[in-house]
Amino acid sequence: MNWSTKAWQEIGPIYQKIIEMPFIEELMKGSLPLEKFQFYMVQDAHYLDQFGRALAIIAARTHDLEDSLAFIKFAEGAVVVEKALHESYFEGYGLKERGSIQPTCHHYGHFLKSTAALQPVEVAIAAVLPCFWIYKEVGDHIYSNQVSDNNPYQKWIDTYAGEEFGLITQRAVAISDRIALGCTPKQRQAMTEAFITASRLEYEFWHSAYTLRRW
Ligand SMILES: Cc1ncc(CN)c(N)n1
Repeated sequence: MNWSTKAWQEIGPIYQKIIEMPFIEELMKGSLPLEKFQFYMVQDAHYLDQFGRALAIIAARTHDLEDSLAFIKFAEGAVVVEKALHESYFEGYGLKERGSIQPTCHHYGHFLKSTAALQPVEVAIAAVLPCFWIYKEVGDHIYSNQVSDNNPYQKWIDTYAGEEFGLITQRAVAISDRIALGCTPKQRQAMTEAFITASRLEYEFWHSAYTLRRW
């Protein structure tokens, strides 16, 4: 079994908790209170800054030039494509102020940046993988279980359930598996632990938006 299949099995219970959480269920129905989505969007703009930087650090640290190029493109995608989604929502809601970073986003962003800078590069790659993969799976889950034709969060759903994000995710999974093949069992275990931690933080990120968790 390849590393990613096993890692995904490990986070099965976390993923199940994510798709059952009120934030995701209400996003799917379109009934998520605007205040919670706005909180999420503001925090996610901060998150994407940090995620993009973590990806750029990984790009500089990978051993293979093709992998480096892939991570440069992932970083660009996080900063340019996903931020465009935010900006369209910011405009739509008339939000001018970006708002300050709150504890869960602060913790997650710093976990990604410190892992990218200080841990072995394979661990850093595993740490950023849930940011692609969980979003892809959640996007697909929502897309195929949608009930409303008039969902105010449709653009968000279409971004993460879309083909382009699917291809990016496949690429990130394939790089992780190839790198894991060249690792020792101990190194693979460290990758899995980073993957699990980031998956837990994905849950916490949505939970903090639902509960509007501030300092
Ligand atoms: C918190 C979080 N995690 C992942 C993604 C998708 N790159 C995101 N936009 N926000």
